Amino acid sequence: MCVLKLQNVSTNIGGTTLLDDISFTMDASSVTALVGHNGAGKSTLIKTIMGVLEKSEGTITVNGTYRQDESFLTYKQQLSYLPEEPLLMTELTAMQHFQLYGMSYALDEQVLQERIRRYAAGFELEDKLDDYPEQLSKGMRQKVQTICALLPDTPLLLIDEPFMGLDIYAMEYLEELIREKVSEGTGILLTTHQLERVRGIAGHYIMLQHGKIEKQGSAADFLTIKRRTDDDE
Ligand SMILES: Nc1ncnc2c1ncn2[C@@H]1O[C@H](COP(=O)(O)OP(=O)(O)OP(=O)(O)O)[C@@H](O)[C@H]1O
Repeated sequence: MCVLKLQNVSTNIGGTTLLDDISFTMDASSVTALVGHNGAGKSTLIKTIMGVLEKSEGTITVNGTYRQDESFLTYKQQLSYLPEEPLLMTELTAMQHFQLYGMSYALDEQVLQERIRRYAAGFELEDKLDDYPEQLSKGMRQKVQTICALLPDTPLLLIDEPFMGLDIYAMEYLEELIREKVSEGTGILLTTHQLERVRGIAGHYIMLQHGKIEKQGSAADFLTIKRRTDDDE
């Protein structure tokens, strides 16, 4: 099952081409890592798929049938997004953020409460649920945003720099949750600079350079080539 398909997608902002003719597909139950130097276009690609940035050309299809151009709301219901920087609302507590996500994705109340309890325990946030973002540390805000993105059961999960700002325990717990999501059928597209950390999770990689796909293929091949190149330097 194809969970994400991009065909000839380009994104221009203010006359500058940020993404140029991007095409690739992703299967359900798989993880693809988007890699590349700072400014290569990784976040721009994630935001274009999310619809935060408007593409100028091409088509994006999620879960086989949902085209971004056709029914944007139904399309959006198919994906969940973890941004690079937390986008929390100052007037809502951590718990209220979780409830908002639960409602937006029409999650069953009992399932929602069980997931909140489990994820909050795993990320050591149990005593922070009634806190507002300004009362939380940066890493705790990142954990709240991470839980929000993991609560819904969407076919596609987009994660921009999943491990940024998390302590080692939280990174390991997130890795476990990513594996769990994949085993349940979710397709995950993530951006990363931490190749070693995604070694055990990502099956495929896409390398971007100046907004274009430079290379793509199996992550095992890519990481072997990368290590060899690093050793030669
Ligand atoms: N809203 C915007 N308006 C204009 N240019 C933008 C905008 N967002 C990103 N860019 C430009 O697009 C290019 C790609 O940026 P992007 O954030 O996608 O890179 P990235 O690969 O995610 O980098 P990093 O590894 O540093 O996070 C950069 O040259 C950046 O300056």
